[in-house]
Amino acid sequence: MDIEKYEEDVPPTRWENIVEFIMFRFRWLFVVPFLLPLSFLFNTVFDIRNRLIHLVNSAPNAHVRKVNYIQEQLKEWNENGRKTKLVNARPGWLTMSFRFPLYKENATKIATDKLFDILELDVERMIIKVEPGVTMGQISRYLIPRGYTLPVLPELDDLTIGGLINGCGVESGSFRHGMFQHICEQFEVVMSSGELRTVGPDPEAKEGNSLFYAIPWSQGTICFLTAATIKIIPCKKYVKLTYKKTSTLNEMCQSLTTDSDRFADNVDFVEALQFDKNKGCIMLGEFSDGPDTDDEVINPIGRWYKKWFYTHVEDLINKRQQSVEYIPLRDYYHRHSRSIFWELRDIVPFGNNIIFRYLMGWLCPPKIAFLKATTPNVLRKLYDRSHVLQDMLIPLENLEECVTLFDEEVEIYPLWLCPFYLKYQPGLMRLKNATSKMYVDVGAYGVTTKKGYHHARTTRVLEKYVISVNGFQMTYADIYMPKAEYAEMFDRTLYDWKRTTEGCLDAFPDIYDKICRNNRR
Ligand SMILES: Cc1cc2nc3c(=O)[nH]c(=O)nc-3n(C[C@H](O)[C@H](O)[C@H](O)COP(=O)(O)OP(=O)(O)OC[C@H]3O[C@@H](n4cnc5c(N)ncnc54)[C@H](O)[C@@H]3O)c2cc1C
Ligand SMILES: NC(=O)C1=CN([C@@H]2O[C@H](COP(=O)(O)OP(=O)(O)OC[C@H]3O[C@@H](n4cnc5c(N)ncnc54)[C@H](OP(=O)(O)O)[C@@H]3O)[C@@H](O)[C@H]2O)C=CC1
Ligand SMILES: CC(C)=CCC[C@@H](C)[C@H]1CC[C@@]2(C)C3=C(CC[C@]12C)[C@@]1(C)CC[C@H](O)C(C)(C)[C@@H]1CC3
Repeated sequence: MDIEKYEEDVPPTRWENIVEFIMFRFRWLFVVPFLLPLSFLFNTVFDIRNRLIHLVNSAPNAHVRKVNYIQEQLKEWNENGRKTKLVNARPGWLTMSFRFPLYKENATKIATDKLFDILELDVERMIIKVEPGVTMGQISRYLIPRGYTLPVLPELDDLTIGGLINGCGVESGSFRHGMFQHICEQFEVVMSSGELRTVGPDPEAKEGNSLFYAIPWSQGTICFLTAATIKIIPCKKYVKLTYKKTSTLNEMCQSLTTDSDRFADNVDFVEALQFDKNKGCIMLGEFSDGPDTDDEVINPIGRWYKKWFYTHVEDLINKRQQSVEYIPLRDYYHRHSRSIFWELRDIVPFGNNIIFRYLMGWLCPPKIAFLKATTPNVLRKLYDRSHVLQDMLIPLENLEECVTLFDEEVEIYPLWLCPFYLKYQPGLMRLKNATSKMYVDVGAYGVTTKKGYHHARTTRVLEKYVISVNGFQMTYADIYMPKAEYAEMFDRTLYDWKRTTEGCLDAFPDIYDKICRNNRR
């Protein structure tokens, strides 16, 4: 990436500043009357459609047809001399990232986007088999009423299985179960030759296991995922959530380290929010059947009239050092969906107002894809200049210096802190010192007013720091590091070997060409 180019960014004219300001402040005039009802309608129709499909059990047969179609597409591409690169057909505006992919423009688009159904639930083997387009919202709505859940269920409703496997996923169950890739048992994939394969970590599986380890984080540059078999665990109706205030950064880091004990009996979820340089809150959750006494509170935080979750947490710690609440499980999982973490405060500034919540809250949140598709270019420029979206995955022992660096460079709060257990495994995320250990995702989302902030230069400072502590940067975010540095952060050994031996080099773009800032608009 040519950083020099960004150093010369022309500052906006006064007129541009005024237009940007108006667009930013008054975006709600379009979002509230148009996007909210449209999102609600879309979600309702899609939910009814899913229930019908499940009722008639047509998904497994349709799956075979849809996979055959993908194989035919690939056969035709092979017969035509493998002239173009292959990508997934899912359009850019639907994906959970700020950018639109430019690499899809002249590529052959393979129809994995038609695969969005749940195929099988097997409670004896404790697995669920799903197509890659199935979303987290769909899975939680299906599994929880049946008494099961995914050990790691990332919170935004529209995240897909395909994206979480070929990209990555973490969530508050990750301190015990690892990342999303670590709860997967098997992948059904189609290679560029059109061959259908099932791969898993099991040495007795029909095919070799190395492909299984090469797929996570590969961004769809080795093969097309057509189904995934994922572990499930039994769940209970509520999460007993303990909110613990921390008053210094050091206290946060010490307590989070102690609390992220993956062998603890009574903790199933760990997450923290840092509200400023000093004040933070650690939330420890435990599956529960509900309150034991009448004094204990049930708080259905997912209801339309409830306060946005992160504001509720801040209010609680301003009042008390420690509190406990019982939260319905599905409300807990999607606790950050209604406010899109803290992004909705910029889009609908009065969205958390009590009158708005009671009157219109049931239409919220707007669908991220619809917001993305309708973001005007003027606003994109403003976001480019001052909006930060980064998730840095670093060893938990480095948390204090990392938060200090984020404070010096971007100063965005709340910061999302989510510990996760990183297993030593082959693949792109292979640990350099061969020892599994506790990592933490430090997520910064929002507009910064920090003096000296520059999207490229500041991100480079953060990236260099993350590499220096053997960390990883989430690839949905803007990545400015050069290819060589990418190879330092991620272990490409298995990835390159698989791409060479599986005939991927002429078929798919290189992973770096999919994630680097130049190839995303
Ligand atoms: C799972 C896997 C399978 C591979 N299979 C082959 C192969 O069949 N032929 C080939 O030429 N190269 C294969 N490679 C690539 C090659 O082993 C690596 O690119 C290179 O040797 C990495 O060396 P290392 O010392 O860094 O890895 P190591 O630290 O030696 O290995 C990393 C991890 O991969 C496992 N592993 C390494 N090699 C294999 C293997 N052959 N089969 C199963 N597990 C293995 C190890 O047990 C360890 O868990 C495989 C790599 C992996 C990770
Ligand atoms: N809590 C969390 O962990 C969160 C994670 N995220 C990030 O968001 C992303 C997921 O968003 P989502 O919109 O679901 O996914 P995307 O459509 O953005 O897909 C992400 C990558 O996976 C590839 N991919 C998707 N499906 C398949 C498939 N069936 N076969 C092969 N490759 C595939 C895509 O390839 P192609 O480029 O060809 O389309 C793309 O490179 C992840 O990268 C994740 O890290 C975001 C928010 C929260
Ligand atoms: C690992 C974790 C928890 C990651 C959370 C990432 C979210 C906060 C990101 C993913 C998609 C994301 C980049 C997005 C946006 C905000 C931050 C999001 C939701 C928004 C809604 C900001 C406003 C923009 O105009 C636009 C609509 C384009 C984007 C869309 C994607």
